[in-house]
Amino acid sequence: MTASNQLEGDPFSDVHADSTGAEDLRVFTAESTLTLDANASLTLGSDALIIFDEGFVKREARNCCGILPNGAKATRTIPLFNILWADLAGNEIAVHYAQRLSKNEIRAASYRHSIQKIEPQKAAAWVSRLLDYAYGKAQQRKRIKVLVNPFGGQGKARTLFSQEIKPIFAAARCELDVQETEYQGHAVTITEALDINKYDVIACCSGDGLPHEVFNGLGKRADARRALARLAVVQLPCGSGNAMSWNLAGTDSASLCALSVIKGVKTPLDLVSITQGGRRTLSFLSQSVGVVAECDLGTENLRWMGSARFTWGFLVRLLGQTVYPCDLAVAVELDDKASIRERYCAELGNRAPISTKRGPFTGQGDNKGIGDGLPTLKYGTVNDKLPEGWSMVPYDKMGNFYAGNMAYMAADANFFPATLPNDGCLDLICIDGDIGRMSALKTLLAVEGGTFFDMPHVKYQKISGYRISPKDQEDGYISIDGERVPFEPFQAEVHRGLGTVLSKSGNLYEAPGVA
Ligand SMILES: Nc1ncnc2c1ncn2[C@@H]1O[C@H](COP(=O)(O)OP(=O)(O)OP(=O)(O)O)[C@@H](O)[C@H]1O
Repeated sequence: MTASNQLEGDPFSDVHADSTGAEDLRVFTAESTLTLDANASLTLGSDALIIFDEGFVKREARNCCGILPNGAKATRTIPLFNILWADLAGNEIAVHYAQRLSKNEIRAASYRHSIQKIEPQKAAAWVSRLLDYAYGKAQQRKRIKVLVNPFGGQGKARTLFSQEIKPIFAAARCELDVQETEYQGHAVTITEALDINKYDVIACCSGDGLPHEVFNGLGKRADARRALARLAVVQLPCGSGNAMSWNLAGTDSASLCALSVIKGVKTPLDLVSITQGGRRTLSFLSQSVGVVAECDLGTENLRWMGSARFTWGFLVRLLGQTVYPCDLAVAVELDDKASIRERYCAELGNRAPISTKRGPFTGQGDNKGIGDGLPTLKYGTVNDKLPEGWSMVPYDKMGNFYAGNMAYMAADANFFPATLPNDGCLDLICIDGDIGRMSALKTLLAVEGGTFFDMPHVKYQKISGYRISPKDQEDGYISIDGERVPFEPFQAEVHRGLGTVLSKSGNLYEAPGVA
């Protein structure tokens, strides 16, 4: 099936991710080695490229005034994950790779050698094999629409893009179309009108704000479901909140995330419809009411504290035993931690094709004008009568209502360790506001320590929808993906695998889970 056939057919099929993975092909044979001359060869191992070149020793010797340093070696290995591209030009073979400069930084580098002594066909076949090994299920030469928010974080997005991200994309021969966002909401306008056949990826050089806008821009289109399935949305961390990068790449280093995008495999992502007033929006990360929302949005005056601002706000409210009364109805899918753990473990080795990780979506064009291309809301909107089987239960002592679609909410804040990208569920945490002060303190520390999930007073459920209605408060904070929305009732409904991202594993977040 050609790429264009694929576009006309099932929008949820993906030739790259559903094909046999190259790891199956990584068998060591005679063809694994390309002998360049008497002093140099390239060998494909199961997870690394091994370069043997006597020239390395000679070069090091020259650098050391002719005295051979201890440990000077003629062999170097490059992990296959770090191979960006390889080609033959003129009489040379060039292998481009990501070279580690420090724990948090890589840069594009190249190894070159003459191929005058070997048959060009043999060299070409070996290069093609190297690229198959190096990319596995990941698509090669992705076409990327890059959106740069020049005001994200501390205003460093432009520099990070040109110095750390672009050189890696260029070395991997990605096709780039770069655009800066000019105002708040610009990413919605851009993606709503984008020619989706021209790109494979939308990469946001920003915080979590731009990916939120991109999902919503795609969601506003008449062909929303197709656009959300075709285009992978990724973040290149340039903002103050970079949760998406922590979850999908395990880092907030811009250069390492660029490599993760190049090697990332298409992964369906659950998206959540939020209806509030007459609006329908999409959420990809989290929704919070109570202490987390207030710490996130209500501590602007403490910005000087940096990331400690959140911890400080959290502590003040927990110790003050602040409560945020509300009425709540929830569609619970899994209610006990043992079953939740079981579901997580079952996903560990799941290599099923991505076409099985979406929907089923019921119809479209039936949404009363809001989000016509999106799936129909099976639970209706916040303005409809409650779905059958739901009832609004009063929670007068609610301290923290926190629903997560990804694991990390920030660096070291793995609030939702059992979340999965496409299990069709949000993970919900509810904590009473009047728990003892010592217990509150331990709760906060347990998030960083990775023991939060098992704490007895932490109620953790998997849910497919909910309605929440704050009460007895004149005003307050509701956060959807870190953005403030009106302090009014809202309803949420999960759509399994409606969106698409690129991930390293293809089925899990890069956070310690609950296995
Ligand atoms: N040129 C621009 N001028 C002003 N705002 C913009 C511009 N481009 C994007 N924005 C807005 O900036 C907001 C924040 O974006 P982003 O998430 O990239 O940064 P951040 O630093 O993580 O966010 P925050 O300011 O919430 O901490 C988004 O709402 C986005 O619409």
